[in-house]
Amino acid sequence: MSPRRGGQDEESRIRFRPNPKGSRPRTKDRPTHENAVAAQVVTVDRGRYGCLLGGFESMDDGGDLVVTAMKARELGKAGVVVGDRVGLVGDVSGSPGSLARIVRVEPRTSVLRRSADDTDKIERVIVANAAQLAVVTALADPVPRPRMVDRCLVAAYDAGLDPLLVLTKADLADPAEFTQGYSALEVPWVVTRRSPGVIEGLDAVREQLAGRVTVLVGHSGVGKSTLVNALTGADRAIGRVNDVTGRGRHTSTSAIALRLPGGGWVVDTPGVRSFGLGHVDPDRLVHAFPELAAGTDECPRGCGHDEPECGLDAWVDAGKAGPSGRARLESLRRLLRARSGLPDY
Ligand SMILES: Nc1nc2c(ncn2[C@@H]2O[C@H](COP(=O)(O)OP(=O)(O)OP(=O)(O)O)[C@@H](O)[C@H]2O)c(=O)[nH]1
Ligand SMILES: [Zn+2]
Repeated sequence: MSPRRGGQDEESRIRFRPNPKGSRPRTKDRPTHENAVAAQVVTVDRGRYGCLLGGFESMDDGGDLVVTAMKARELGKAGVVVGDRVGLVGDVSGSPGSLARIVRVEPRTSVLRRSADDTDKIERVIVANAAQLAVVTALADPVPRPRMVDRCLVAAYDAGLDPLLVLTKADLADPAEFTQGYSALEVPWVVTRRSPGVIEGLDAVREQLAGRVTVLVGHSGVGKSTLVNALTGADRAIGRVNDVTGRGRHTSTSAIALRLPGGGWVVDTPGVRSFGLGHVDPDRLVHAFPELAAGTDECPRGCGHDEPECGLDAWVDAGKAGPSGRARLESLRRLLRARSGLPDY
């Protein structure tokens, strides 16, 4: 079975988009590789993609074959990231040393992106097809960083992912102080704590993650690895990938999808400490602060929300954005300033 390579024919397909009215959509109705095998990307490491045959759902049914693949040349510069649903051709046996080819990337239901920094408009997709973004924050050691949390919430909003706060180390500090800051926002949160030998609160976390694909982000030291290990137990998918590629998990700084024993997946993002938001439009940024966005009706036309006439000050002072309104407005303004390269004072 030798799969057809993209040549003249492939180019003409591309050139025919968009289709003239009434004609059949050529690219949709005639896939390049009818026999491509469906899979979903669970790891990306230096041009090698670990692809779970059948996709995340198949593994919930007990399948677990991860095949190593590379991008077929015909995909060009198209990015392939963890979570992408792909079509594979070639050797999909998954036997040691085998290498399949990714010939197709299916349309994504969601894309989590970041910019290199806040002034950079070029976005990079980190994870595709996730449903939820869990922001892992320690309540102490290291001290919580609400602005970092706000950044993650903006990224979640921008990606269309449901946010979830996972507050760790509740054995060291009371969660109430932190959660108050987000009460007006209605972001769901769960709390974990360590008591000798065990992490408590995992059932509540599992409940929030069950049956969904959740991206986990968190600053260094917050206990994200502890959490991932406790939730996933043995890294089944990873074990298979390592058999094939001979590369260990710790060599990778890119995202990695891990199956949850009760169903659902978590995507760990070891290389992602925070989100550069340069690609996010300022207007969208404001709307990621829902309790403040409602107050922008009070603003003069074209308000940049960081000037003396901005109506949000009165909105916050009137208590309409909850007890943490002022702090959240300051956080929003810092993000707006950071985007325009102004000092983050
Ligand atoms: N007191 C307390 N310590 C915890 C808890 N969870 C994790 N830790 C400790 O916090 C430290 C950091 O945990 P990690 O899981 O390595 O944190 P991480 O977020 O993965 O950090 P990086 O490895 O730097 O990315 C370790 O010493 C853990 O044992 C908790 O609930 N309570
Ligand atoms: Zn304003």
